[in-house]
This record gives sequence, C-alpha cells and structure tokens, in this order.
Amino acid sequence: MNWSSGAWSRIEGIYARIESMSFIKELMAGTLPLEKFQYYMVQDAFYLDQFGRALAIIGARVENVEDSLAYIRFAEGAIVVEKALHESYFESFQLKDKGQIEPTCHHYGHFLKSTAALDGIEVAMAAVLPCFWIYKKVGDYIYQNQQSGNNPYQKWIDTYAGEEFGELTQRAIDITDNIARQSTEKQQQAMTEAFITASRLEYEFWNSAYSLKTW
Ligand SMILES: Cc1ncc(CN)c(N)n1
Repeated sequence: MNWSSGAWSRIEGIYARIESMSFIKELMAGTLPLEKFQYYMVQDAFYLDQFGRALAIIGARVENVEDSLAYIRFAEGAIVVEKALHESYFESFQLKDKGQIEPTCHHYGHFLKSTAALDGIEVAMAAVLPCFWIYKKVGDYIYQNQQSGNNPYQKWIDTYAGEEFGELTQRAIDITDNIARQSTEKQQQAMTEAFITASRLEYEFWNSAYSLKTW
C-alpha cells in the first residue's frame, strides 16, 4: 500500500467531520453569511502567503531537480492562481482593509513554515499535502452535491473542483509517495503525524471562520 493511502485512512474521521461542518454545508448551499466568508478570505490570503513560502522552502531543499521544480511551481500556483481568486472576491466585496492574521491561521502558517525549514524533507512534504488533497476532496464533494445554481461562492468551488487543481494534487501525492518509499518506517510515521496535524488544522481553519475567532 502507498504511504498516502495509509495516511488518508488515518484522517478519514477528520475528513468526515469537515464535510459535515456548518461552514462547508452553507458554502455548498450558498447560504454562508458573507461576514464568515469574508473572514475566511482575509485569513486565507495570509495563509497562502505562508503556504507559498513553505512550498518554496521545500522546492529549495529537495534533492531531485524535477521534484524541486514541481514545488517551486506549486508555490507559484498558491501565490498567483489562488491569490487571484482572493483578489476577485476582495474586489467584489470592495474590501480595502486586509485585516490582521488571527490565531488559527497564525498557528497553521507557522507550523507549515517551521516544518518545511527544520524537519526532514519527507515530513515537510507530508505536512503540506492536506492543503492540496483535502481542498480537492471538498471541492469535488461540493461540486457533486450542490443543489442551487446561483451560488455566490461558485468561483471558489470551481477552483478546487477543477481539473487543474486535481492534477496539482495528484502530482503532490505521487511525489510524496515516492519519497515515502525511500524513507525508513520511523520517518514514515513522522510523515503521518505531520499529515494528521495539518488535517486537524484544515478543520480548525474553517471552524474558526465560522465562529469568527479572534485573538
Ligand atoms: C487553509 C487553506 N488550506 C488549503 C488551501 C488550498 N491550497 C487553502 N486555500 N487554504
């Protein structure tokens, strides 16, 4: 069995809880209060900045040149493509003040950057994987189950349910599985721990947006 299949089986409970979160249900129905989506977007702009840097650190550290290039491209994608989605929402909300980073985003971003910089490269790759994989799953889940055709959050849904994001996700899974094959059992366990932590933080990220959590 690939490392990724085993790791995903460890987060099935967390993922099931994500699908049934109020934030996700209301996003799917298009009824999520704008205030909660705006909070999420502001925090996510801070998040993407940190996620992009974590990916760039991995790109700089990984030995294989093709893998290095892949992570550098992932970093570019997070900063350019996903941020463009945010900019379009900021524009339509006429949001000028980009606010401040709140506790969950602060914790998650720093977890990713410190793991990318200080842990084994295989652990760093495992830590960033839920950021791709959970979003792809959630995007597909919403896309396949949404009822209303007039959803203000459709652009967000289409981005993560889209083919392009699916290809990036698969590439990240494949590279991480490949490095897991070259890792010891102890290293693989550390990878799984990092994968679980990041998945918990994905849950907390949406949860904190729903409760508008501040310092
Ligand atoms: C918190 C979070 N995690 C993941 C993604 C998708 N890269 C995102 N935009 N925001």
